[in-house]
Amino acid sequence: MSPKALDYETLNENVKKVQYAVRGELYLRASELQKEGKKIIFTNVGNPHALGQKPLTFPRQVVALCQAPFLLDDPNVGLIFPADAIARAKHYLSLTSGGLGAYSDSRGLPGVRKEVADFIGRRDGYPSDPELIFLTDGASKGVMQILNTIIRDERDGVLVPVPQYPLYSAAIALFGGSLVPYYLEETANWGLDIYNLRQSVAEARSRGITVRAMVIINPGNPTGQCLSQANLKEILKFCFQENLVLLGDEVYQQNIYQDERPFLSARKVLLDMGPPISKELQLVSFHTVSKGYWGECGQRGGYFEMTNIPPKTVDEIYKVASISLSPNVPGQIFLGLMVNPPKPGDISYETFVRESKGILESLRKRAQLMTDGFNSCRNVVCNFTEGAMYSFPQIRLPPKAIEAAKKAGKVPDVFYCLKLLEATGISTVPGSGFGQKQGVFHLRTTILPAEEDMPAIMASFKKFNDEFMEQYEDHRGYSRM
Ligand SMILES: Cc1ncc(COP(=O)(O)O)c(C=O)c1O
Repeated sequence: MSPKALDYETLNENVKKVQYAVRGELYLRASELQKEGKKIIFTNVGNPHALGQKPLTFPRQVVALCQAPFLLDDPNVGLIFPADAIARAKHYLSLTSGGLGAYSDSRGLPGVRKEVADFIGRRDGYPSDPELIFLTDGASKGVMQILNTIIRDERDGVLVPVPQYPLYSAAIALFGGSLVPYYLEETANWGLDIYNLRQSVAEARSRGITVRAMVIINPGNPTGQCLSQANLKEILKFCFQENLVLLGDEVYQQNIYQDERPFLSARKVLLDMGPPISKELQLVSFHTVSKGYWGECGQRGGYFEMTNIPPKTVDEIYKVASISLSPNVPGQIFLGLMVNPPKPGDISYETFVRESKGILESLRKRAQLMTDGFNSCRNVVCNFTEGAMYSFPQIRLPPKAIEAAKKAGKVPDVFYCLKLLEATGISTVPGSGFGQKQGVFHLRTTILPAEEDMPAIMASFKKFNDEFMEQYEDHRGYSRM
C-alpha cells in the first residue's frame, strides 16, 4: 500500500524540521518524573501563574462579568464587584456584537484596537493608528503571521539573535525560510555589535540568501538585557541601510529590574530619529498579556502594530487573519485592560497599583537572588537579569563532563540539565535550545519561583552543581576559567 498523507514519512518536511526546546527533552523527562511522584519545579517556561502568581483582581472581575453578563442584572452585583469593574464590563460588552461568544472582526474589536493605539501614543509620544494594529491570540500568533507574510522560500533570510527565543527558529523553519544568526556578546552584557551583524548579513548573502528582516527581543529572552537608545538607533540605521523590516519583540516591556535603562520602544526611537528613516523604515512591534506583571499566559491576548507598512500589504495580512475568523475575544479584553488599567481616582486604582507593584518588586528581588546564587557556584557565571523573566548562566563544563555527555549520547548542556533535574527536580532548558557559541554552555531558568522558595532552590542548585564539578573536574590538569 502506498503511504498515506499523514504517515510520518510523507509529512511536510518543514513540520519535521521544527524544534522547540522549551518543551523539549528536558520538559518531557520532567513531566515523566512528575507522574512518578517526584516534586518538579518547572522553570522552563515563562508561565508565572503556573508558579503561583496570583491574578490581578480588577481584570479578572471585568472579564468574569463579561463571561457571565446575567450577573450584571443581579441586584446584588454591586456587593461583589466594584462599580468601576461593572462599568468596564459594560463598556467591553458594548464593543462586541453579541458578547464573548461572538466572533470579532479578524483584526480584533475596533474599540480595543483604539485602546491599544491610545496606549502606544501615550507611551511613545506619537499617535498610533488603530487601523495598523491587529489583535492576536498571544504575541506568538502575530509573530508567525508576519514571518509567514515575509518568507517566500528558503532563500529568504531572517536575522535572529543568538541566543534567541525558539519561536523564531521554529517559525522560520515551519515557513521554509532561512535563519541568519547574529551573536549577542555575553561579555558585553549580551549587547549587540553592529560589526558582527554586518558580517552575518555578508556571510548569508554570499550563500545566496536574501536577508529581508531582522528580529530584536527587547528586553531579551533568554538573555534578559535591555537595549540602550544608542544601540536601538544603530539597529534602526542598520535596517534602513540594508533595507530590512525590523520585528520588535517587546513582550517584556513591563519587566525592567534596573533603573539606568528604562524600556524604550523601537517605534519611539525610530520616530524620534525623524525623516527619512522615520517615514520609510518598516517596523512591526509585538506585545502580549502573557508577560509583565499580568502573566496571563493562558488568556492568549496580544497585538502587533505596523509602522510604514503599505495599505495593500495590510490588506493581505487582514485577508490571511480572516482565515482564522477571529482572535480569542476574552484575550482581547485582557489586552484592553492591560493597556487601559484603572486610573488615579478609580475605585480599583489603589488595589491595582499595590498588586502590580508587589509583583514587579518581587520579580526584581528574585532576579537578584538568582543571579547572586548562580555567581556563587563553582564554574558558573551569570549576567544580571536587567529585564524579562529569565536567568541565563554560563556553565563551564569540565572536559571530563563533556566526554561523559558524549558517551551518554547527549549534548553536554542537555546532560548537565538532565542530571540537575534528576537530582533536584529543577526543570530548566539547556542553552543549546536557544543557540550559543561553539563550546560554550548555558542553561535557562525563569526567575518565577516564589520569592520565599528561592533561597532553598538556589541552595539545592549550588549543592548539585558543586558536587557535579567536583566529580568531573580533573584536579591534576583542569583549571577554572
Ligand atoms: C520573546 C518572546 N516573544 C513572544 C512570546 C510569546 O508570548 P505569547 O504568550 O504572547 O504568545 C514569548 C513567550 O515566552 C517570548 O518569550
